[in-house]
Amino acid sequence: MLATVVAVLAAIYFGLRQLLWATQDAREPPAIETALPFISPILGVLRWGKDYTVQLRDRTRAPITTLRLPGFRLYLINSPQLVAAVQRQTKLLTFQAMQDSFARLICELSPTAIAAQDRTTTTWMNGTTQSPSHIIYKALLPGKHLDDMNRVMVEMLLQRVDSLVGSGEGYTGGLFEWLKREITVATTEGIYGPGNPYRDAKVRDAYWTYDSGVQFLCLSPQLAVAAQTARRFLAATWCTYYSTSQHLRGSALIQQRHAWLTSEGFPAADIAALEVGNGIAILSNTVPTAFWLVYHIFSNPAIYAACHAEVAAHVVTSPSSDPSARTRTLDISALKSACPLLLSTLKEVLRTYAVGVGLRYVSTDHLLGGIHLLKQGATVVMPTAVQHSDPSLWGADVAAFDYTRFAPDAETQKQRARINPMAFRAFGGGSTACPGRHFATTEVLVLVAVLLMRFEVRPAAGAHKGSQSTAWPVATIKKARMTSVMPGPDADVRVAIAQKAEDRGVKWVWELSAGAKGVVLAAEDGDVEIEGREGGREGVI
Ligand code: HEM
Repeated sequence: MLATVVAVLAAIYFGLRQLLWATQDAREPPAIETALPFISPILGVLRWGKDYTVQLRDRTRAPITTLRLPGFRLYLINSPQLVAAVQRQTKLLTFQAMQDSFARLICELSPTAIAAQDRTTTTWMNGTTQSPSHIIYKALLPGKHLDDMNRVMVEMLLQRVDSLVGSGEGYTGGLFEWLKREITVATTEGIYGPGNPYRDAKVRDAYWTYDSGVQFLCLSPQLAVAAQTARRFLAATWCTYYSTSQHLRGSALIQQRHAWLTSEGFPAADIAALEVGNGIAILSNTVPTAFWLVYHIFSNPAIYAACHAEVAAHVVTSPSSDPSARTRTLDISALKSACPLLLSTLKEVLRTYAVGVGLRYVSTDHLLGGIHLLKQGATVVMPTAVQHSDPSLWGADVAAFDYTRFAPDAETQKQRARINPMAFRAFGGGSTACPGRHFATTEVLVLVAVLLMRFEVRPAAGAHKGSQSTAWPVATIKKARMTSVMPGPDADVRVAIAQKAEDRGVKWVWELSAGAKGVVLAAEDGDVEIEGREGGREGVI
């Protein structure tokens, strides 16, 4: 009996090996040898999650490899030069097709909407127009529309934080929970305007239930019951929002998005369904980014002192001996243009925690860099963590959290080391680099600046789960989901946020200069033109 089982297993093993090598073209990137061909990669993803691609990079040390799964071939890119080569091929290696498929998995679209998606993507692939994403999201690029959104978002954020002062008691509870609530409300107010459905706690709760079930919706929608229920409730909410024309009171972004989808024949119910999925882009990464920035600044006295000094240097205080008549003014644009250590801490947070993967669908056979054959139907995978953990790109201290890494040298004021722009991928890159990066970073920086200037943020009793310690706990991301781009902490951290004594009675004015230049957050924000790009520029970080 045992001999039969062993013989069957051996036959399966050799059969799978044979199949793999018979279907692997010698010009394709080398296939990664795994214990059980096709099967081990599935087990590897399940067991190691976000760390799996880093382990494979360390094992192979190849610039690009092929990972074979049942019915799929993934090309894993490790070299930044090949990341750049992939990004130059905006149509042959397309992100739009991946996005369309993802939207179908998580938004439950009708056949009419799927046909409209196919038609608009094909028109772009075969023509000279901008991609659907570029048309829909251009209001997020630096300019008047973004300024308008920023103003509404910042105003709401300040109002929400001010309520801590109004209540006189501050806040004690989970830091992540608090940020989730405040950032959700402020972000969505900037986008959706006064009819913003996320003002309602029921809508916020439903969104976060949906968000936490996205990976199950992708794997098995029938089993993702809670996420499906939340999704349907949210879709109905968005139907009401649009049918009562609330979007006409919202940002240019939401108006342009609605107008384009309507003009392309997307039914009203599908536009509402797509708005549910849109929450993932606009909310899911900003909240964890804010969490890690607050956590690192407030738990480390050196980082706190450096960032506090930088922000304080830009606050103008009106002269008055009476504290209740004192006004402090801060131009928010200084946070991006004149606080290099604060900005560097933000980028280091993004470098340390970003675990997303840049995906591209191979729409036709292509020789990448003239060497590596990428076969039609395969998926190109560019894991952020692979680039962000490479010592040859970042130096021997790659694993350390160095808040000065992206700032100029304190003495010489020169950039410490030239960082390969392809190495920093928290916002993706190429023509699909996150269009929301300027909006998100403004929000996170303003939030942190307000906390730095006006509040104490301390760990509260119970900051460590199950302990009464009031020291900052070590927060981790071991449980990060496969679909995460910026994961939140495995366990929330209990904090007490209280107004500083010196802030009592002070009136604050937060100014936002119009047309403030976007800061360099991705390779696209520099000044060297990339050949074949649909706009955007490449430069140093
Ligand atoms: C810190 C917060 C954020 C992070 C880390 C982040 C990160 C990313 C990443 C990694 C991508 C994929 C890019 C690629 O593969 O090339 C992406 C795409 C995208 N993000 Fe963000 N994002 C953030 C906030 C936002 C916000 C606030 C918005 C909207 C207001 C937004 C809108 C989008 C959209 C629409 C796309 C798809 C782009 C396309 O279709 O070409 N993101 N983001």
